[in-house]
Amino acid sequence: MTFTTHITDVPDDQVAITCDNVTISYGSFEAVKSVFLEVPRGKVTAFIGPSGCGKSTVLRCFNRMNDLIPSFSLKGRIIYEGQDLYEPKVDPVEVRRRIGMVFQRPNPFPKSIYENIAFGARINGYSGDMDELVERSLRRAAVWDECKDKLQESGYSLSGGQQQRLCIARTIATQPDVILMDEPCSALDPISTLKVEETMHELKKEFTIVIVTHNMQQAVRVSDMTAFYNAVAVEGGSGKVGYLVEFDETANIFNNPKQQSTQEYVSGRFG
Ligand SMILES: Nc1ncnc2c1ncn2[C@@H]1O[C@H](COP(=O)(O)OP(=O)(O)OP(=O)(O)O)[C@@H](O)[C@H]1O
Repeated sequence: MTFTTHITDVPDDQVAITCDNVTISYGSFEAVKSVFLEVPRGKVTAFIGPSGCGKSTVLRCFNRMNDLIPSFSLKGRIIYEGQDLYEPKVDPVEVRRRIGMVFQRPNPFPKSIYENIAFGARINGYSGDMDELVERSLRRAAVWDECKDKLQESGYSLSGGQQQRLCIARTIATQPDVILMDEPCSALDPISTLKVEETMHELKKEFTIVIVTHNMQQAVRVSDMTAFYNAVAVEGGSGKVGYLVEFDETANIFNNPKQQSTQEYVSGRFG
């Protein structure tokens, strides 16, 4: 099995995050191998592929979320703003402020709606008008109308879809540059899903978004670029190793992919 190179022709100043020959392991198990990828700035990039091919693993590396897993190790470089994010001098807390994350299940803090936004901003040293920041963040996440009359109520008083938009608002409030979303709609009903997707269309005017999704229609609806990952059995090994098969504009991935396995996956023949 050879792993090919997938650098696109995105001009340097339009690249948000670069994976330069990234291989990620958990202990001796190589989960995903030799990823070359340039995530374009100000666009939505979707990661698709069958279960276990390493989509979340790569996504979580972009803000050093995998650091919390003791067996995790990474070879190669992940470059953001000209900086290798895994160099020893880099502060992971600052990385996570610049590159925020929204998780699969809405996870508001056990605090009021207001404090869900204010708490992180305060910790990050925000010294401006907090009321204004709370309103602006909730508006940008398209959940202000549902929250404005109950800001002091618990975040848990909201529906699942509203909670997820509250979590998006909380992420925005720390003024990141990139927002990572790991299957953000998988726990939501179809209407809430559409609302989160609409929110993403607004957010990409200001942020770079990378989303892992199992829902191919969602990738088509929300993303500009799509990366298709797959996993193959390793000769002599026990598990499967994930790799990036193809990265291109979403329309090309779904209508005119270069690789046969991409064609088979997007047409529902496996995965
Ligand atoms: N913390 C961990 N420790 C050990 N192995 C892990 C860990 N997290 C993921 N893996 C393994 O790494 C591989 C890639 O997992 P990952 O969750 O990144 O895939 P995925 O494509 O996002 O899958 P899914 O679509 O099911 O979420 C899998 O074989 C998985 O079992």
